[in-house]
Amino acid sequence: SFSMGWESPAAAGCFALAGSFTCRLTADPEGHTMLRGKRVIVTGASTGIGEQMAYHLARMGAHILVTARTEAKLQNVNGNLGNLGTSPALVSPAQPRRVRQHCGGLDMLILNHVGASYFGFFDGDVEHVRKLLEINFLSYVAMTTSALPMLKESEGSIVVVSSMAGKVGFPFTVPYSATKFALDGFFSSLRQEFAIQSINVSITLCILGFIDTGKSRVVPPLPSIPTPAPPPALGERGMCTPPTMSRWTLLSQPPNHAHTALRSWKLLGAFPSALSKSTADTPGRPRVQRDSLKSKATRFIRLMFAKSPAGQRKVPADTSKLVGDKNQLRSSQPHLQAPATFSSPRGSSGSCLDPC
Ligand SMILES: NC(=O)C1=CN([C@@H]2O[C@H](COP(=O)(O)OP(=O)(O)OC[C@H]3O[C@@H](n4cnc5c(N)ncnc54)[C@H](OP(=O)(O)O)[C@@H]3O)[C@@H](O)[C@H]2O)C=CC1
Ligand SMILES: CC(C)CCC[C@@H](C)[C@H]1CC[C@H]2[C@@H]3C(=O)C=C4C[C@@H](O)CC[C@]4(C)[C@H]3CC[C@]12C
Repeated sequence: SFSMGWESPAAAGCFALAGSFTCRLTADPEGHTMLRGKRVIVTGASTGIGEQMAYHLARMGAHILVTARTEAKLQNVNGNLGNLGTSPALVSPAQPRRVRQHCGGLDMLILNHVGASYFGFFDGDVEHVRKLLEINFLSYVAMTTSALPMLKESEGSIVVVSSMAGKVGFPFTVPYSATKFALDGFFSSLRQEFAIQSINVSITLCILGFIDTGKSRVVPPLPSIPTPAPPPALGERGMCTPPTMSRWTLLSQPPNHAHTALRSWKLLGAFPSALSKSTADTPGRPRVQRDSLKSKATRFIRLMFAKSPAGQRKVPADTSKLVGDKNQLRSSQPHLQAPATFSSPRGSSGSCLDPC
């Protein structure tokens, strides 16, 4: 059988595996010599980006081992790899032991596979998120762990294919995005540990934008988005109005509430950098009461995230009091003044009338 385990409890650890191990001897048309003769695994290489990476690697003279679930597709890829000058060979099972037996080791692990997800509002399906984490995240962890002894020996590389949706929150890809963020957390931290331990295995996280892979890879039409008027209470009280989603806002994200909270915090003098300024012994500038401001900021942030049963944020009864405090702060500390409009870190702008 072509299905086998990667000594991993993860569902996606079950891969069909095909490989080609014969080094290509012809000249490298693209002038890359770095990967010549290197032993590379590409996961999810039966279609899309993984498949194309395999062809590039073959042209660069690497020994490639491709994995996916569908044997027929892998056979097809293997055939194409053969046409590129590599000798296709099938390997089973895909356990590190077998990889070592076949190739004597491993130089590069390219983790690329992803499970299918949907493009639309989060539908509350927790099982789907769990399954997607298994496929897109936990199997990456398992494969990395299994391959690490070989990669340490070869001082090789781990390549993790991620997405802009793994760096920034976009709407309509909630489960997928969560799995990609998880990869960043795991691999960026692991990279730091490797540095501390002088483990010479590189980790590269690839942040890709949308790529039309030719099949049905066109971004589906966006779900229709209701654009309710902001609850009047929010506007009147001077809170940030909720973002009005429309097609173009996919490209210019409105500031989210976390940013709002952070800005409020800073303005209230509780953010450490602001604090160090505001508590400095500047002649003519009153000292800010560190603790009381900090506790107010904390309370304010808690209120901002408090939800009413209807799912709307509650407007804190004492917002005006907090605004009052801020005004006080303003007059005494001009360097802490907030602009009425601001840019979010991602370059979009939004208006914010109140404690931000
Ligand atoms: N296309 C895009 O616009 C973007 C893609 N990316 C990233 O690029 C990478 C490749 O994406 P793309 O080429 O579009 O993806 P595809 O859907 O075309 O390919 C996914 C691959 O993963 C394999 N796969 C799916 N489920 C499993 C599983 N449970 N276990 C093992 N293999 C599995 C598939 O083969 P099979 O079904 O036979 O198992 C296939 O080979 C992904 O990491 C994706 O997140 C990032 C940004 C944008
Ligand atoms: C500079 C920015 C404004 C660019 C925005 C790019 C946005 C729109 C891009 C960046 C990453 C892209 C998603 C992705 O990584 C992978 C998949 C999985 C596939 O099955 C369906 C499409 C989907 C969800 C892509 C949808 C479009 C995304 C969100």
